Amino acid sequence: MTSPASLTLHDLSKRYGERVLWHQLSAEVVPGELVAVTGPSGSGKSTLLNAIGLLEPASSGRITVGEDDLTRFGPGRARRFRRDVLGYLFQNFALVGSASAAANIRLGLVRSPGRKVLAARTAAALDRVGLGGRERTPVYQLSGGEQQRVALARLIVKDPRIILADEPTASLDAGNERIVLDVLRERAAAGGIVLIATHSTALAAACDRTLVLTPP
Ligand SMILES: Nc1ncnc2c1ncn2[C@@H]1O[C@H](COP(=O)(O)OP(=O)(O)OP(=O)(O)O)[C@@H](O)[C@H]1O
Repeated sequence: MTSPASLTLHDLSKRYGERVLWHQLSAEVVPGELVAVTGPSGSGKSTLLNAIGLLEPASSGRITVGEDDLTRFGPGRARRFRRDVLGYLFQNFALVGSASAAANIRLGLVRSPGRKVLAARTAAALDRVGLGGRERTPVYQLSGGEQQRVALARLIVKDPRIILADEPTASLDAGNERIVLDVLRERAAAGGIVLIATHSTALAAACDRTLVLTPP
């Protein structure tokens, strides 16, 4: 992780046709913070994470990380930003089912640190999420909770500066929810910025603060 910089939303708005999701949203998230994004179903939590992740544009306003204005990035820069700076944790895990846990972790990397280092990091990350020794297991043979933890191990190995987690604990039991929260907190403590879209009041309460999306 290098050069920590704040993530700032400047008067950010999103509408689909006549429908306004969020209007002139402004917020700053500093490195080290774990922020919950909450709001009723349909308030645009996923859409906000997608806008920050440059998967779809906001309708107006700006998103900056340090000096960089993400909303002005062309496709190449957006791709590099997603590759080099961002890590995602989705409810549906976004794993390749036929590939092993270790291969899925490798897929998240921009460049390999070398075979031995990568193997050691992968082993340590799987260990951290309670899946020590499961490197070679094909993901389709893992339970939902185990798959989510492989996705978490992938984040640990990638070590992104900004993590966008969309309902990362929605289908998990209390023990696995704890692991996800603990690891995300560790990423923030290491200087990362972590945004978690969630309906879980327990998860939101465990974050440093909450950004509430209220329909206009
Ligand atoms: N491409 C699109 N075109 C039109 N409307 C869309 C599009 N994408 C999302 N929406 C609408 O925007 C609204 C916000 O969706 P979003 O998934 O961001 O909400 P959410 O707060 O994450 O909801 P939930 O808590 O139910 O997951 C929804 O009503 C959805 O139907």
